[in-house]
Order: sequence, then C-alpha cells, then structure tokens
Amino acid sequence: MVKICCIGAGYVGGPTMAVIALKCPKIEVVVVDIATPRINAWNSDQLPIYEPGLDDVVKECRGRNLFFSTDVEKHVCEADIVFVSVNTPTKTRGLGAGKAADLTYWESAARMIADVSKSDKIVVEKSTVPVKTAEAIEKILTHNSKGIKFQILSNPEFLAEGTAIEDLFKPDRVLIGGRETPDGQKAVKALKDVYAHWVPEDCILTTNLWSAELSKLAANAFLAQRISSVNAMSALCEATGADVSQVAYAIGKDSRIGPKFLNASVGFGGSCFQKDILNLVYICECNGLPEVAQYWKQVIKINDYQKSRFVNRLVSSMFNTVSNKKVAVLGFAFKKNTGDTRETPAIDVCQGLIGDKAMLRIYDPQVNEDQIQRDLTMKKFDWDHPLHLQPMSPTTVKQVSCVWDAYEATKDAHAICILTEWDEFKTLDYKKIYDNMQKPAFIFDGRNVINAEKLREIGFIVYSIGKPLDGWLKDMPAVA
Ligand SMILES: NC(=O)c1ccc[n+]([C@@H]2O[C@H](COP(=O)([O-])OP(=O)(O)OC[C@H]3O[C@@H](n4cnc5c(N)ncnc54)[C@H](O)[C@@H]3O)[C@@H](O)[C@H]2O)c1
Ligand SMILES: O=c1ccn([C@@H]2O[C@H](COP(=O)(O)OP(=O)(O)O[C@H]3O[C@H](CO)[C@@H](O)[C@H](O)[C@H]3O)[C@@H](O)[C@H]2O)c(=O)[nH]1
Repeated sequence: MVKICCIGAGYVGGPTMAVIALKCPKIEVVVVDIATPRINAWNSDQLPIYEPGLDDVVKECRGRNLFFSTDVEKHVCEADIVFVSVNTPTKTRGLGAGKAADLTYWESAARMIADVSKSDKIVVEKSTVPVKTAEAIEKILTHNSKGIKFQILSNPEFLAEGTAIEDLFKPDRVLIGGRETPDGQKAVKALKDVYAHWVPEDCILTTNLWSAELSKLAANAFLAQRISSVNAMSALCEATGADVSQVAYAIGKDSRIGPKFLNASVGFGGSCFQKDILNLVYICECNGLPEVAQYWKQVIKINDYQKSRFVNRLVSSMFNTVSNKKVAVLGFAFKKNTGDTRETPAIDVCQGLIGDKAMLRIYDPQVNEDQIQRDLTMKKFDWDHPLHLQPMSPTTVKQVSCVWDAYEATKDAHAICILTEWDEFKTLDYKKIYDNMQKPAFIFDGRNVINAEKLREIGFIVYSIGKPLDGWLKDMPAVA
C-alpha cells in the first residue's frame, strides 16, 4: 500500500488530500499540521474551512484511508510520497520584503523531512514557490540525507476556493515537473499513477521542474491580469457611457480571448494573486528584467486603484463625507462560497470608509465578527515601503459592528456597499430594505450582482462598476 503524507492541513492540503483519499481507496493519506486546533477541527464535524462539497468527501473517507494528525514526524517517516503544502506568504521583513516569498515554513518542513526520514521518498512541492525552489530544497535534503534518496517533484495546485472540490474532481490539467533523469522520471510516473485514478491521461502534463514551478506563477499572473484589464476598462466605461458587461461579453466572444474571468469588480482578493505576482516581480528584478517586473507590477497597481476608486466614488457621491453615516457592508469574504478573508478587497474598502469616519454594519454569511475585527485592526502593510507599517487605530473597532442578516445590516443605513457576490444578495427584498433606510438611499455594487434598473425604480441611487452613471452620480465631482 502506497502511503502519502501531506504537510500542511490548510485550504490546499485538506481538500486536495481528501479527494486523493476518496479517489484512491487503496492509498493511505495522512494530513499533518503543527496547528493543533486546525487538526482537531479536521477531525470534528466543524471542518476548519468552508468549501461546498468538502464535508461529504471528508465524511466518506475519514478514518478509512484519510487521517488528520499532529504527529508530523511519525507520518512523514512512514510515507512514500510527502506533499508539502505549507503557506508561502510574502516576506514582510529583510531582503526582498514586500515582494519575495517567505520560504521559512517550507525550509523548516524540508529540514524536518531530512531529519526524520529512514527510507527513500518522493517530495512533492504542492505550495506555490518561486522558480528554482526545488534546487534549494534538494540541497537541504541531500546534505542531511544519510544516504537516503529523495526525488523532488513540482506539482502546483490550481484549485480556486469556493469551487475546490469541483476543480479537484475535474481539473483542467494536473501539472507534474521532475528531473529529466531515470530516477526523476520514475518519480514523475509514480505521482502520475496516483492522479490517473480519476484524471484522464491527456490532462496530466509532465514538464521539467522549472517549467512546472514557473507555470503556477504565470497562470496566476495571467488570470489576475485579465481582471485588472477589465477593471481598467470599467473606469473608462464610467467616463464614456459604455457598459463594461457589454464590452466584456463582446470581447469574450472572440475565441482567442474567451468569456471567462472578465467580471469587473471592486478588485481581486484572495491569498494568491497579489502574493504570487509580487513574487514574480521580485524574480524578474533578481534576473535583471526591470521592464518585465514593471509590467506585472502594474496588475497590482490597477487593483489598488480600483479599490480606492470605489471608496472615492462612494464618499464623493454622498456629499463628500461619510462621517458618522451608517454604511451597510454586504459581504466580506474575498469571493462567494468561501469564508476566507485573506487579502479581501473588503478590508481596503472598509478601512478607507473607517478613515472617513463612517459607521459600518457588516454582514457576511460565512465570516464571523472576530475575523472581521482582526482583519480591520490588522496593520496595513505598505508593499512599496515595507518599513512603513501603518497601524490602524484601535478606536476604529468601535466604528464597526457585525450582524447575521442583510436586513439587520441595512436598517437605518445611509448606504449599502456590496463587496462579495453571494447569491443571496441578488434576491433580497430591496423594496423592504429601501423603506427602512435613510434617504436618499445609496447602493454601491462592487460586484455587479444587483439589477440596477429595478433598484432605481424603487428609488435607490445606484452605482455599479463600469456601468453608465445615473444622473445623481454624474453631477457629483469627478473622482481621482
Ligand atoms: N488557497 C488556495 O486557494 C491555494 C490554491 C493553490 C495553491 N495555493 C498555495 O498552496 C500553499 C498553501 O496554501 P493554503 O491556502 O493551504 O495555506 P494555509 O495557510 O491555509 O495552510 C498552510 C498550513 O501549513 C501549516 N504549516 C506551516 N508550516 C508547517 C510545518 N513546518 N509543519 C506542519 N505544518 C505546517 C500551517 O499551520 C497551515 O495550517 C501556498 O503556497 C499557496 O500559495 C493556495
Ligand atoms: O472575473 C473575475 C474573476 C475573479 N475575480 C476576483 O478575483 C479573486 C480571485 O478569484 P479566484 O481566482 O476565483 O479565486 P482563488 O481561490 O484566489 O483562485 C486563484 O488563485 C489560486 C491560488 O493560487 C489558484 O490555484 C486558482 O487557479 C486561481 O483562480 C476574487 O476576489 C474574485 O472575486 C474578479 O474580480 N473577476
């Protein structure tokens, strides 16, 4: 029986391993983590992450061939294949701060693998890492290996949160990079055999190590670039009377462009896009390619611009001040169907409104008050000037309350701000909401989920991203 151990029971390690266990009943899969509360949650009825379909998969194989444990060393020692799925955040200090990937967790996992191993192993990079990381990891493993053979593979993960189980069941492709030596190719085949239990052969791509590592950063950069491109267009649409949804539909019909990932929004969020592009920028700079670095940096700059443009539009529309005004914030997660708030645009928008002294009442169906308070009081990192940490004043917390219902959040409010595209926001009783709000009642739709025309008929002043502006907004001063 092949034994797999995965180090890191997070958003990637948990769902990925659960699906491998489900599809490969003859493989024993143990997911290990140093965070005891996380492992306890994986072993309980309340899983540590919200992901549609995940509960069923875990219930079917937990205790059969899927296990969660804090006994990291034991399970690494016993495994034939060790996936490393630890976090690789952006460095916040030292060389490369604000851009480079922080590989502390990865390195400590690699050292531990070298220390505890007593048999040959395949070590799989599941985390997103800078290109050439495998070379460094190989050095750590071979220097401490006591004659044990390690083969390093790169097998980046492409799942998106909110659709992780769907993505894992039917991936567009699985990518495996390995050394082009007989032993390297043997390891590639062993990992390919695992995925071949459910992924069609022609969807399993094999490449050299560096191509696999770089493809992950490249895929995220291309995806994020599409969003920044359509968001840049959304600003021009508002200035000209074009409608960004119509423009996106029209260009997406060109099969060379394609229709997906062209939804204009308040900005992209999530733990990956910004971090991976910053990482790419840093790698370009280190390789003496400043023009290429600047090109990709612009994707993040447009994303920041989009978030501040949204706050500016909101404030300027409401007579240039939101001081002491009640703003209902609907949605805090970085996208629908997840409770994850890492890098959510809601943090920047809410911090911007708090800075203008607004009183926020926030509702998200999957994010609790503790998380929201933590996110909003978090020190804001200035990526361009990493030494300048900008702490939020603790008093800002008092400007924020969290409720468990959209109607409660909007009661008595001056404005509504939609920051996550949860389906339930499409079907709220907006007439009832309007009747309970202060007038004029504003709605700023950062996700283009509401029917603006219907809401205008009710009486709302509506702002949608990249859509023709209604009379009120046109009359307000232009925003920077
Ligand atoms: N979140 C996503 O949707 C996604 C998708 C594709 C790829 N990725 C990449 O996958 C990696 C993991 O992301 P995530 O979102 O699952 O992170 P996460 O923070 O949710 O999980 C990482 C886990 O690793 C654990 N860990 C850290 N060091 C450890 C050690 N030495 N031993 C044991 N456990 C350790 C942490 O306690 C944590 O639970 C990152 O590199 C990320 O870029 C993420
Ligand atoms: O047309 C779109 C599509 C997405 N978004 C936003 O972009 C962000 C990221 O969305 P998405 O890519 O769906 O979620 P992630 O879970 O961040 O997944 C991305 O990042 C993962 C981590 O690397 C990769 O594995 C995935 O392939 C990649 O899609 C979210 O804030 C979305 O709201 C838009 O604004 N407009």
